[in-house]
Amino acid sequence: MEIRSTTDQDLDAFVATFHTALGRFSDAPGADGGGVWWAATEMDRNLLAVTADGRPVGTAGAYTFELTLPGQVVVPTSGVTAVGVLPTHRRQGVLTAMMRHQLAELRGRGEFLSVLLASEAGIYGRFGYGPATYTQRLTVQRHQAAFAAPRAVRLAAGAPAGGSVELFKRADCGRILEEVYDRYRRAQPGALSRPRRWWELGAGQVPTAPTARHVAVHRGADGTPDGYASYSMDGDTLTVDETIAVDDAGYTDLARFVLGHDLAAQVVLKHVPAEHPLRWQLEDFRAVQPGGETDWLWVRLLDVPRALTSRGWFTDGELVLDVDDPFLGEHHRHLLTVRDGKAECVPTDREPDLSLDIRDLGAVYLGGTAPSALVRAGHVLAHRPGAAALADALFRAERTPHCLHWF
Ligand SMILES: CC(=O)SCCNC(=O)CCNC(=O)[C@H](O)C(C)(C)COP(=O)(O)OP(=O)(O)OC[C@H]1O[C@@H](n2cnc3c(N)ncnc32)[C@H](O)[C@@H]1OP(=O)(O)O
Repeated sequence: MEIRSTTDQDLDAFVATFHTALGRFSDAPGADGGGVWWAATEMDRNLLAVTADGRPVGTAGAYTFELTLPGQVVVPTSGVTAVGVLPTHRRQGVLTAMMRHQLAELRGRGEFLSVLLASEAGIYGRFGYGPATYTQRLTVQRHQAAFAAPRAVRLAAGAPAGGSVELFKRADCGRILEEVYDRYRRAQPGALSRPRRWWELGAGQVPTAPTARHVAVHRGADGTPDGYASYSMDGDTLTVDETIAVDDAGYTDLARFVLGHDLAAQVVLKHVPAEHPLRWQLEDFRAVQPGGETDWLWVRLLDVPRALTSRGWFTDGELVLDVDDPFLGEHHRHLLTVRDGKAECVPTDREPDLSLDIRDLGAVYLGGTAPSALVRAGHVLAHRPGAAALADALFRAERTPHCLHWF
């Protein structure tokens, strides 16, 4: 078996092999009313596993993205996608060979981390990926959804300047959505870029895909669009695909808008980060029912010192991390020193504070998984009292990392 790079000529074989791995047929792009998923595929970045007689049996792809790290640091990353092995060739090491090939290629591009969305949680830990962001939906019973008067307004000198909401059809506001998304994702740890071609091609899921939707666009006091909620109504349920805003005031205005929609008995807000403030904003704390919590973005570090010195930090401190990377056969001990928001990371032979697997470092890297949870789970070893609490404080981001891009 050989792992080889693909070109545009391989598109049909790549798509057919991947769909067979999923047990599906290759639908025409967009036939399900969703996005033109294949249109955004980067055939110069994909891999095919082929047998000695040239038959494709496995696929793995990569998208070229940017990822926002804690501290609003935007870095290049690869979004691993379209991973599949034919049912006839499973559990013979095809995926393992593709992952090895791909990680070497990503390092060759000079990237220090890669990301993916996992179809099943049991697949990618062995290759060094850990779940780093989480998502959930909020279901709100509209008749219970009265907003409480914000108590901080009473404490502040003056009320904040108001924004406004304007309604569009999805087909008429693609450019606005693209611009708002781009502003939002640069400030949101864990968010991925949505490259221009995704919007141009209508790739992915709504709202990059121009599926019929109403879109409430929020404008700040100066009239600049700074948030949106893309939604549709089915029976008496109003479902919001994405609510994003560059600040909390915009988000609150959009939440008020969708929760104020006549004829909706319940409003479902999809893709909301954990620790979202909405339930605190309503008179009835129990009007918001969180559900469907799941892992979303998985992170794999390829260069630990570069990864740790690239992100922003919010608490000073020092930790010795003993990091094991069994898949790549590497083991390093690093002294991480954080001062004034910046980290240094150098080799050390000091006694470690924490010993951990590379997958667990990927899980905690964006600040969405507490290191102490992995200590309590028996996966990270804390060598002294207080090490886990210090790691919790250090790795925390300025806000809960969140990714809502599907790829
Ligand atoms: C980012 C994305 O694209 S997510 C989409 C992932 N793709 C799919 O879910 C499509 C359907 N599934 C498949 O095509 C295949 O089963 C794959 C790609 C998940 C695995 O491919 P394989 O070639 O069978 O994997 P490979 O033989 O290299 O297995 C390596 C190890 O992972 C384990 N493993 C593989 N798949 C799974 C799984 N779904 N759940 C748990 N363990 C798994 C194997 O048991 C093996 O373990 P071992 O080393 O202890 O023996």
